[in-house]
Amino acid sequence: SRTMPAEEFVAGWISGALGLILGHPFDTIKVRLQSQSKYRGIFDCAMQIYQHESILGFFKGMSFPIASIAIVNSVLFGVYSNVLLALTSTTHQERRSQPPSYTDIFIAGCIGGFVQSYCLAPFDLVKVRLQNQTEPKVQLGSLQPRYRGPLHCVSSILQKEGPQGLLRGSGTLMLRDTPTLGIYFVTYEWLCRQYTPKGQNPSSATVLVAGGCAGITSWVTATPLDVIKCRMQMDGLKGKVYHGVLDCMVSSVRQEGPGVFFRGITINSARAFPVNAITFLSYEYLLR
Ligand SMILES: CN(C)C(=N)NCCC[C@H](N)C(=O)O
Repeated sequence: SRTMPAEEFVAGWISGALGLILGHPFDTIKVRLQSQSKYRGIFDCAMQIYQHESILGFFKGMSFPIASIAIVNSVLFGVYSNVLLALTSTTHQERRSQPPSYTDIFIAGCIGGFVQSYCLAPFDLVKVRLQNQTEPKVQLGSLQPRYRGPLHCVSSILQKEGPQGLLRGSGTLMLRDTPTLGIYFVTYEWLCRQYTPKGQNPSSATVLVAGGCAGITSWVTATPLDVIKCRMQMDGLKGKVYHGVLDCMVSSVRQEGPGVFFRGITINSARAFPVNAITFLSYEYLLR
């Protein structure tokens, strides 16, 4: 029997880290737009961050995702590839000549998405909490940010909300990622096959476009629950406001209308193309 190929995990790590650095400023703007109502839009948000927090403001909360992207992306690609191996008995190399069915790809993607979401949850929580701190990093006087950095954020959450506090929003994250990761991999494979002669490896251009489109398609479908996840993660701060995902959805729509579900969809898509194009290109390249 084949062992779980380690190179898939390493490929997932390196490719995820490259993509993340490229996309983090977009992600910070998205998180602000989704959980704070004081910005008039993407450009206004970007200008306010730059003016009040300097260029570093765009990279707040990035240290944990860089560390975690190693685990999260390698779990995602590793689990995906190994579930496909279990379903179709073909390794990554053999799949070009014996392409798996889209059903198998969707199932493998959903399982990969489910598993990686629980690895991602604590890191994503810390990222969102740090990204939402609008005080300038070097602030004299009283207006000190609540968290001095990722580790202080973790210890503060553990003290105030207990260990389960680190899993705040993880249920919503799982609901967001499980179906959308199935869509992610199906879109990627479908587009690769459209532009690649049967049995051959896709060209770099095909991988970039297919990966970018897979990123956009999955993030467009993920945005509604992305907004709710972000609000559930910020919930623990000013006392409990929401009593679960449904309550959060209902009260968000009541207060801000159904448009609230599409907060950040533009920036999510703009960010998702390059990030996931790079992710898939380096993943394919490293595996070859
Ligand atoms: C829609 N979702 C949640 C995804 N497509 N997730 C998998 C790719 C995530 C990638 N590191 C990124 O930041 O876009």
